[in-house]
Amino acid sequence: MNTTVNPQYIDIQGVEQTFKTKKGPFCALQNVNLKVAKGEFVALIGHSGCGKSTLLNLIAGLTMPTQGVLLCANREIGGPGPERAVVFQNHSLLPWLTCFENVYLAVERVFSATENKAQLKARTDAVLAMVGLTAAAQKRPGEISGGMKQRVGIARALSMEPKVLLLDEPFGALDALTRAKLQDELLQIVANTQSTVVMVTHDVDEAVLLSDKIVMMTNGPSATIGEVLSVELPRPRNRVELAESTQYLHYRKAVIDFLYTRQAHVEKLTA
Ligand SMILES: Nc1ncnc2c1ncn2[C@@H]1O[C@H](COP(=O)(O)OP(=O)(O)OP(=O)(O)O)[C@@H](O)[C@H]1O
Repeated sequence: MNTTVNPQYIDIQGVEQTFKTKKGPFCALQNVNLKVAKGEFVALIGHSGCGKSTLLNLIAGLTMPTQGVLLCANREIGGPGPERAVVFQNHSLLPWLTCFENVYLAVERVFSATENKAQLKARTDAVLAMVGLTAAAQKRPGEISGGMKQRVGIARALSMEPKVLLLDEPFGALDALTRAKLQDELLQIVANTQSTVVMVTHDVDEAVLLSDKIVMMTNGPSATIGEVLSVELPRPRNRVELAESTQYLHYRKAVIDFLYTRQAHVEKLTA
């Protein structure tokens, strides 16, 4: 991992997000400041409704902050771009297209100006192989499992060779075993591609297993970053070995303390 090149590859400065609602303005995020280094894996964790997706959408450029600025590679994020690919929980595949076609569409959008059809197809095949979906390439989303659909979504995002991978609870809807398998695959893929990743999760173990940094958010409204935990577990990480590691348990406890002790009372009030 190369974290020395640009320690503030994504740079979030004084960001506020206020939504207009029927009841008046609603401040979801306030004074959010965060730096993400190139190649770093960052998890955003916090209670439901604290603003994790709101922050991810801001990095994706899907929404604009009401105050503050977000930079990627020293350039202001002014909208969505292929260098920042998003994977949502509900995978958002086009149901009438095959897995291959779903991915090809993204490949075509990014590379058709510079590459011929054979090259675009080769790219699509390669990325489907990377997520273990070669055999299912000609199937439609309705013919494959939830875990496979999620893999197509990840393949589609990776196919654009994004500098930043933004994952919004990508495994949230999956059973525990499929989830563990995809987490391990993601670890492998990210190690191979050296991508910078920002991932929203509710899952403490997922955050500790995958991340270099865990960004813990306070409860909303006017949520902000409460604490940032650096996870210095060596890579490659093995979930079976980590289950007995005191260092792993220490990180796990730190996140649980934050979520269920320090942020708990506020949640009771808003529940
Ligand atoms: N477009 C919008 N208009 C008004 N309020 C919004 C809008 N989008 C989000 N909110 C509010 O902002 C807050 C943060 O929402 P967000 O979806 O970012 O939370 P979250 O942490 O991702 O939640 P969850 O973990 O449940 O997905 C919530 O109170 C939500 O109701």
